[in-house]
Amino acid sequence: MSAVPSPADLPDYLSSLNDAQRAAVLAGTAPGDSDGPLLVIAGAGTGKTSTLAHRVAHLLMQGVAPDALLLLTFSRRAAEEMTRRVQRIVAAASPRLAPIAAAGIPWSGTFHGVGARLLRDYAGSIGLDPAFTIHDREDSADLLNLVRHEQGLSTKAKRFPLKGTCLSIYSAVVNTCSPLDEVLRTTFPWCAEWETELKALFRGYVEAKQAQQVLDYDDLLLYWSQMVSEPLIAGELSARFRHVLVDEYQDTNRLQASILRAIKPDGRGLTVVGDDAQSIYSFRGATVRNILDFPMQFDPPARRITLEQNYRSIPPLLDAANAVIAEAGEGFDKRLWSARTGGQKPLLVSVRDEADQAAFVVEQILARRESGLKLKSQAVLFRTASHSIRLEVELTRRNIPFVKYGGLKFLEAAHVKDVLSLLRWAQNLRDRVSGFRAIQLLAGIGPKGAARILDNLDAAPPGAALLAEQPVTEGVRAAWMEFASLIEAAGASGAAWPGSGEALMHWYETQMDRLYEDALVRAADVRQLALLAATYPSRERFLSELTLDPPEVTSDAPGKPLLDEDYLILSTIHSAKGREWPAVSVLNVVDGGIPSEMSTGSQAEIDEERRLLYVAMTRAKDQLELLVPQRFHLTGQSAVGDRHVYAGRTRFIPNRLLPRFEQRSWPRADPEGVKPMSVSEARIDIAAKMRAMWG
Ligand SMILES: Nc1ncnc2c1ncn2[C@@H]1O[C@H](COP(=O)(O)OP(=O)(O)OP(=O)(O)O)[C@@H](O)[C@H]1O
Repeated sequence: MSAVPSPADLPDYLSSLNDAQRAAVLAGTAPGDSDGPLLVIAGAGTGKTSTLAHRVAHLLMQGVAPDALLLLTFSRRAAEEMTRRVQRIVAAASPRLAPIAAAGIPWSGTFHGVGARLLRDYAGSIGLDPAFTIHDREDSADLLNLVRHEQGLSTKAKRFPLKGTCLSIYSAVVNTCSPLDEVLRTTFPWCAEWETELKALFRGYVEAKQAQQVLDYDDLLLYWSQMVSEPLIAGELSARFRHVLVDEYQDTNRLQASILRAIKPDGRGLTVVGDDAQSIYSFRGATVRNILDFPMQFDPPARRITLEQNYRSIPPLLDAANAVIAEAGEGFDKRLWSARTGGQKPLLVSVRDEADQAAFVVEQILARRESGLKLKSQAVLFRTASHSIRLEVELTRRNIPFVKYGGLKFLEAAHVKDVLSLLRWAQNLRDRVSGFRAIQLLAGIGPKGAARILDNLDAAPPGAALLAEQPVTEGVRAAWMEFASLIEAAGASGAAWPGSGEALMHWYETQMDRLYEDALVRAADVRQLALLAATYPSRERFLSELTLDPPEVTSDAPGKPLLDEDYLILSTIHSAKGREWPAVSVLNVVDGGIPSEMSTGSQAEIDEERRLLYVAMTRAKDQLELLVPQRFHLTGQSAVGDRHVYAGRTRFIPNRLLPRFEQRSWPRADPEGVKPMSVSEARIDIAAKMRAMWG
C-alpha cells in the first residue's frame, strides 16, 4: 500500500477534504497500489456523500470511462445528487473531461433499478421476456391474493393470513435468504401453523408471475443474483464494471451482498461506504452483518478507513448522540468529534400529552422563525407516520405550511396507480393485475367484464391477441375501440416515447371527472407525470424507475404548499436518512414511541430502534429537542385496542445519560399553581372599592 501523498502534491479538487476523506478517495487508485476491497466507515455527518463523489470524480480524472463504473445508492435521488456533485468537481478541475462527466454515470441508481436494466439486457440469456413489467408492493399483494383465492385459502374456517402478511413473509424469505420455517419461527410465529399452505401459495404466486411475465421488487434482486451465479455472466459484468461503489452499505440485505460477491469475488475494485450505527432497514431484510462482516469476507481482509470528523453538529449534540449509541453492543469503534464550538445541549422536554407536545413544537417553530430561521430549516421527526397527526391538525389550524415525507407516497395515490397500470398493461398484456385495473377505467366495464377480456387474451397464442376483437357490450364498443387502439399503439415495439405514453395519459384525463370528485387536483399530478415521462429515454425505464423509487409527495398530501413557499418539514425518521436541518424536534421519545411498541421483541430489534433515535438526533446541526409526553396514545394490536398509557422516557436515555441533556417541563408550572394576571386583565378593582368605602 502506498503512503497518502501530502496535500501539496495533490490536485486542487482534493484540497477541501480532510486526511481521512482524502485517504478514502485515493485508496487503491495510484499506479502500483492494490485496488483490493475498501470499506469506508463514515459516521453521521462526516461527509460520506462528498467523499464518495470525490472518489468517483477522481477515478474519472484518472481516465476511467463513466460506463466502467457501477454506482449503487439507496435511492434514485441519492444517485442523482451524487452525479451532480461529480459533475461539479470534474467541471471545475478539467475542461477537457467536463463534457464526459456531464453526460452522467450511466450505471448509477438503486440495486433494484440497475437490476431491472441488467435483466432486460440479459433477458435473452436467462429465458425472460424483455417486455416484463414490474409490480409494486400493492400489485404484488393483489396477485398473491388472486392465487390465495384460487387455492381456496381465503375461505378456510380458521383465518389464513391476509395478503399483506403473506407478501411480507414471502419477501422476508427472499431478502434474508432464509428458509420459510425459520422466518415463520423468528418473525411471524402466529402464522407458523400455515407453513404447508404458505409454501403452496408462494409456489402458485411464482408460477403466476412467470406466466404473466411480471417481476416483483424482490425478483429484481433474486433474478440478478441467480443470473450472476452463472460464471460467464458474472465474469462479463466484472470486466464491464471495473469499479463498483456502494453507498449506505449498512442497509443492504444478504441478496445484495451475494450479488456483489459474485461480481467481485476477490473484492478488487469494490468500495462500500456506510455507517453501522445508522442501519435502520432490517424490516426490509437489511442486515447490519453485511457491513460488520465485510472486512473478513476477503483474504487479505478489506482495507478499512473511518471518517470521524463531523461537520454537521455542534459538540453538545454530538456528545449526546455518541452517548446514546455507545450503549449499543457491537459496532465499529468510532467517536465522532466536531471542530465547531459552542452551542446548547439538546433539550429533553417533558409535556403532559400529545396535545401539549404539538403546542410546544409549534411555539418553538414560530419563535425560531421570528428570529430568522426559515421553516424549511426546521424539521419535526417521528418514528411512525401516524405520530404527527395531532401536530398536523395544529399546524393547519395555525396556517403553517408543511410537507410530510414518509406518509402517503406518490405511487399509492389512486390516480397515479391508474396511469401506471395503463402503461404497464400496454407494455405487457399478460400482466393481469395491471390489466384488471386499466380495463375498468372505462365507463361500463366492471370486474367481470375485465376478467373475461383477460381470460381471452390469456387463451390466445402469444402475439396473436387482438384487443379490438374482445367481447364488450354494444354500448361500450365505440369507447373500447378507441381505448384498444391507444393501448396497442403505446405497446407496439418501437412506439415513440414519450408521445405514445402522453396519448394514453391524455385519454385518462378525459375520464377523470367521472372517476374522482377532486379530479382537478389529481389531474395536476397526471400532467406532472407526463412531464416526468419526457425525461426518460423509454417507457421501460420510466416505468421501472418510477415503480422502484417514486417521488414522495402528491397532491393528496394534506397542506401541500407551493414549492417556492417556505414550509416546515415533517418526516418519519426513516425518510430523514441522509438529510440535515439546523433545528430538529423529535416527537414521542418515550417507550412505545421509540422503541416502537411493535418492535420490542428481540435484542436485534431493540438495537435497531436505538439506531433510529441516533439517526434522528444526528440530523440536527444547531438545535435539537426531544419531546417526552407523559400520556401517550398506543394504537397497537393489544387485546384492549387503542389506548392511552402513561409512558416513560425512552429506555435509550437512562438516568446516567441525563447530564448530556437540558431537561425542561412545559408548560412551566407556576410555583403556587395559579397563573399570575396582569393588572389590565383584573375583572374587579378591589383597591378602588376599598378606597370608596371611606368616601
Ligand atoms: N471536508 C469538509 N469540509 C467542510 N465541510 C464538509 C466536509 N465534508 C463534509 N462537509 C459538510 O458536512 C455535512 C455533512 O456531510 P454529508 O451530508 O455528506 O454527511 P454524511 O456522512 O452523508 O451524513 P449522514 O450519514 O449522517 O447522512 C455537509 O453539510 C457537508 O457539506
